[in-house]
Amino acid sequence: MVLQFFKYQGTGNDFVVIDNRLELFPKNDTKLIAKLCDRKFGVGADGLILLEDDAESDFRMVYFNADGGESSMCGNGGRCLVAFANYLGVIDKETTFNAIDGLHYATIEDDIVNLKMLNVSEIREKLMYVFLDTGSPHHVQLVENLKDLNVKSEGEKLRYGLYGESGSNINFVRQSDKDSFDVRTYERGVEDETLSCGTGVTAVALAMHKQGKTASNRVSINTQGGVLTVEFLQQNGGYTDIFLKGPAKQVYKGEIEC
Ligand SMILES: N[C@H](CCC[C@H](N)C(=O)O)C(=O)O
Repeated sequence: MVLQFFKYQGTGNDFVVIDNRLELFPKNDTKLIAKLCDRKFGVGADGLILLEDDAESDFRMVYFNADGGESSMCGNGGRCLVAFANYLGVIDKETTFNAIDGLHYATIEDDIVNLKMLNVSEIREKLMYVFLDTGSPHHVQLVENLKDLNVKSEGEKLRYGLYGESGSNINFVRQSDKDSFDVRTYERGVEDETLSCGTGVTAVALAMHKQGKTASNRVSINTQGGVLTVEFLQQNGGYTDIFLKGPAKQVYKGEIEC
């Protein structure tokens, strides 16, 4: 079968994106998805995203990590899929779409996508880190020397050591200004550092606000792949109206025999 695909990236978090409205893609073929994401034997990506029709919204997002397994919500992937839906003419400048964690509102202006994330009510503050779920599970930890940290090995230890087989994404953070933070993320399901993680960046912004590291409800996050902005409202201990904003770009399109 010849498969048409598009390559998108959102601040360096990159994805194979497929228009699956005809439902022809073999979603259960974990090996195929892992091969498509393989950076030597396939197209290469942190994940694979399907755009499908949806009865109650403009489209449905189905997300798979690079290991081929269907995963929880992907913030950068959601932003890229909004850009893809706009490119296909499925939407114009705003949309509501369905994902594994529910309905998401988003707007697109040129290459900038502003994605509404689901509300966060539970934030677990521990001595050395914060844990919360922003559509995917995230461990958030301030570190001294972020630049020289071996994110893969330190992230792996926590991902398996603290969180067992189901795991968590691991975010290492350094405060760079009163309303901005540098973040490096070890991503579950990629099992390596990625240049950016949208639900991770969202988790960092909320965790840093909860811990009183910033008083602003508009936080700028510097990732290895670019800058993302997170805005939110704090209401009775939880967070609502959470928006993840940043660039989402089509890199190329192609065909692959599979
Ligand atoms: N690897 C994550 C899903 C993708 C998250 C990330 N790519 C994002 O932008 O949110 C997990 O298994 O929880």
